[in-house]
Amino acid sequence: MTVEQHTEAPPLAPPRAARRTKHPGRDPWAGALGRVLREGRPFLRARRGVVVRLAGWSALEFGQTFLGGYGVARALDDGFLAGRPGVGLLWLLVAVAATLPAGAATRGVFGRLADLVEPFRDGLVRRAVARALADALEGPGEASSGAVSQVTHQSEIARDGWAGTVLALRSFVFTTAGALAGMAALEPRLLLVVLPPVAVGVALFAATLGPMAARQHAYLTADEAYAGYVGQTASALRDIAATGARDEVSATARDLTLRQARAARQLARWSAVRIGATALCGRVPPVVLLFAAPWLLDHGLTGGALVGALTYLTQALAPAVHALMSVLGTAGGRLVVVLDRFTDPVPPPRPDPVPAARAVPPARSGGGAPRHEAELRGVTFAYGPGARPVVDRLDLCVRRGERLAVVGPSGVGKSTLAGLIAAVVPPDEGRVLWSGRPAAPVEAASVRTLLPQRAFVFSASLRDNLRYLRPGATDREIAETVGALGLGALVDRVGGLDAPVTPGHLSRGERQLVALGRAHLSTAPLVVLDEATSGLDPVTEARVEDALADRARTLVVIAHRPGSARRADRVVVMDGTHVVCGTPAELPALSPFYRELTGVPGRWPGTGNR
Ligand SMILES: Nc1ncnc2c1ncn2[C@@H]1O[C@H](COP(=O)(O)OP(=O)(O)OP(=O)(O)O)[C@@H](O)[C@H]1O
Repeated sequence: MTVEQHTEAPPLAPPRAARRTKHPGRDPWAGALGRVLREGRPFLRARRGVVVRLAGWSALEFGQTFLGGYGVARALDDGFLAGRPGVGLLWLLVAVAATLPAGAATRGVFGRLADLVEPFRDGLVRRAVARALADALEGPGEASSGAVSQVTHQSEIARDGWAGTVLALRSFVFTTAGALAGMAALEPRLLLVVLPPVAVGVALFAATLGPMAARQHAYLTADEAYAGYVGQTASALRDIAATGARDEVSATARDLTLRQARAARQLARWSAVRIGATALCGRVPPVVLLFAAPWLLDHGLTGGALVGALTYLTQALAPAVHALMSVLGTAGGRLVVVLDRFTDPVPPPRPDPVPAARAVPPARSGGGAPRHEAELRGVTFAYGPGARPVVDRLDLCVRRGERLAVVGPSGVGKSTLAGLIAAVVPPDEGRVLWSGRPAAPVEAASVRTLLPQRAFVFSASLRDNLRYLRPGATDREIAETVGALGLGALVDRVGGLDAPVTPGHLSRGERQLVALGRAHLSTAPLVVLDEATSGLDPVTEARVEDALADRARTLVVIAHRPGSARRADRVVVMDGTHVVCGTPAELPALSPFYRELTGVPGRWPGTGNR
């Protein structure tokens, strides 16, 4: 069997949510920050009173910092080093007393913080819910799955990020101001030594903000894509199991998890750079000060002022810088990225149920479309790792519009082959293509109909049973199917198309006729019958096959009687050692097994065809 067409599948395309870039080519930090500031300004303006009260409570931190270092310097210079321990103790008491209002200040700050944080979060949740409702109103099932992540996970990230940023920024501003004011009061030249490493560290830190935001963006996008995919597959578990798409779906989920892990690793790398910047701001200035101490002492710096400056650097500035940078680098970055998503005018689209590259368009003939409805390339399949393959490195083309019969002894693998062609059975090796593209089980209903020997009829009207694969079928189309398949007698017997059908009251052949009627009404261009006519008489079987071949254009029949093979354009013979394919005229010369089979009239003996 020749393989006439090779179409390489495009690489696995990421789900749409993961591909989304709102401003391709732009620094996401700049765009996102601008948008967040624009959105945030009216929020803060409306809460000016809260901001002022917060600043009022925070001013206590300024005094505490200022007096902390200044008190130590004076205690040494005017007290202990000057031989006046009483004065020294007094200044130390002043420094300690400055810390006393800290408890009240913290209480006041957190009280005001709640007034800024809770309305902020409520606003985000309201926005996400409103968007989800708007999406849902667009059409059933259109609600954005990202909205769930926004209402739960992302709004919490935003709230924590916002609270952390406000706390750290406020503390940094008032503590740094207190420390710098204290050093300026002790000896202005101290600032010449201390400020350069702090400035370099801040600059380096600022340089990491853009890449960090981009990595945060990638991480959240991966998180959304994963959440969306899992949400979709959770509601489609039955379909996935029924169509044998489990491996496909778990492969995609694994791919999304790996993408998430990759994004987390990149984020961690940039965090390392940020830690370096933090060290430059917080740890280097005391070291530089100690190096510069001899020069400063020669130029009038007192011993007390030196210790006071070290107190500022180690007890106030370093912790404040560290807190600010770690909060801005983590919670702040996440905040900007999450807010960017909340302010996004375009709702995050749902990830594709299967990778986009695997979407299969309805097969159409002509116009340069592939000539094969289905194709197996080097397909191997075994029921278990140690089992002998039922199908071994098989190449097979099902040409568009042809009628292909499959024959062979019982247990040789005909049903397995039908399952492989219909993508119900995933191959261990090789590929199954539909119209030149990888077969996608989740979207299979629009491409192929597979009917097994055991037909499924449910308790509903005959009309509902018939239009199961095509709910929108019109009365005229149903009437055509009834006529083409000779279902009139059955319709009359059950009391009309709208009469309720009790499956147990139908014979095996009648149930098969109902299932075949469904396949006839379906618009899928490929129909695979796995002994689906075994309960019909030969005349009805021939009529049904002809009607399906006319309607569906491509028909694969696991043959039950010699007639199916004779009517076929080509026949695949599986004899257990070889797979041979040819026209009914060619095959007697090619396959002794086929010769033997067709030499026996009626049902084929030894084939297991019941
Ligand atoms: N789920 C399964 N687990 C393990 N082995 C299986 C399974 N299904 C089928 N087999 C085995 O795989 C082989 C091929 O089975 P398959 O049903 O494809 O053959 P077949 O030609 O369609 O048989 P028949 O004509 O009797 O329906 C058989 O040996 C069968 O016992």
